[in-house]
Amino acid sequence: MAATSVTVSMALGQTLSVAWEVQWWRQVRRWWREDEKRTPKQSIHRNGCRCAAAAAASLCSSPNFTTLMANIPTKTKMTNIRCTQQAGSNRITTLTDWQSSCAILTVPFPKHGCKLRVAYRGVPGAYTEAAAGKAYPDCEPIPCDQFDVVFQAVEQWVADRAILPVENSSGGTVHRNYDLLLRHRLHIVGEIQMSVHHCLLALPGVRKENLTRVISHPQALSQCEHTLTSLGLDVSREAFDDTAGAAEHVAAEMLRDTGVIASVRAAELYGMEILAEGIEDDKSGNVTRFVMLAREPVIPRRDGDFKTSIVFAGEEGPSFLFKVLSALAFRDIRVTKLESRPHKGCPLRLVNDGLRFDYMYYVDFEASMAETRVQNALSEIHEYTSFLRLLGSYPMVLQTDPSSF
Ligand SMILES: O=C(O)C(=O)C[C@]1(C(=O)O)C=C[C@@H](O)C=C1
Repeated sequence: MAATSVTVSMALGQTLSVAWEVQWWRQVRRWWREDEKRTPKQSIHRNGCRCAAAAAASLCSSPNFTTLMANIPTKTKMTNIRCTQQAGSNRITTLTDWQSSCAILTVPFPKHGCKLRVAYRGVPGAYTEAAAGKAYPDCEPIPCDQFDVVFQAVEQWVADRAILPVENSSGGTVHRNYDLLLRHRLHIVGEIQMSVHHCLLALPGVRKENLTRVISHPQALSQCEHTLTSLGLDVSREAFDDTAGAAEHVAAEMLRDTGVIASVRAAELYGMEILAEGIEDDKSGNVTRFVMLAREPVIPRRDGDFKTSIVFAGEEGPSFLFKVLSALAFRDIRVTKLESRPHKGCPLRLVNDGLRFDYMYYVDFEASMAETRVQNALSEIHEYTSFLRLLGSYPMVLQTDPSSF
């Protein structure tokens, strides 16, 4: 935490004159304190056997275990750990500190080193794994079972960063991840965009005509919808958790009637054959945008190109959204994305003439929190909203040619 405190005071030093930003940093500090209280540091310490995951990992160094329970003594209590190795897998599912937090983490089988650990949703061969490698070239990608687990992995120091797909140029927004950004306290520290090229895979020897269904991640299915039909595959399409996971499943179950939409790397990893390549509908550039998350925010700079993401809710009086957006527009700040999600907890509001839906609005704009115009815009937005949170102010992607992603 020492390094973190230095970072905070640097940020405060830079911006003490700006009341709103000071408030923001205080809030960040409060969250950190809350996090410290919530998560027993002893069991999630990064180094040595005090780290629950590392302890779990060293417990599991026997190749023959399936499930192992252990009590890890920490300064304040015993941390109960259960490790389960999935049959034939090099991953372990670790139930850390299950009495208090029940965090289910899937971490790779023990590997020690000092690489940046980047949690992603899916299994090796998933596009998000490739995105992790693109964002942090020498990182150790950490596969996780669910998106919630991706967040928990970073919150509990099992990973240093998380990477999440948030939108695709043809498939649209990954809504669930927006909800999770709000539910958890991680900060957006960067974004990348990556061209996604899909393949149709099947078990070796299987032909297109043998397929009665195609399975994949819903985003991948929607990105290839028309091409599948034009390939004569008028078969049922079924959603699977992730593209590479679908390939792993078909290979493990030897499903000769099932095709999969996934990457070339997934084909190699799971021994599948590529029946068709480049099957995404939008051949001019099928691009997915990912955001990177960390426990600490980036200290925004004035120089360079930054993007800022906020989320807010308000009373929705006449022109509520107009007022908020005009606070940005009048300061010449370009809004790049606006997303609305149901206001979880109070999605409906009773007004004179009936029930209204309530929303959380997510806005990305091209400017840095370090700029006075942004701080002023957010002070103004603060007045119009009943809830406002800064999700992050981070360097933005500048590539313009989709083929270069
Ligand atoms: O299933 C995968 O391979 C993923 O990495 C997920 C995901 C997504 O959620 O959008 C990532 C990129 C592609 O757009 C398709 C699927």
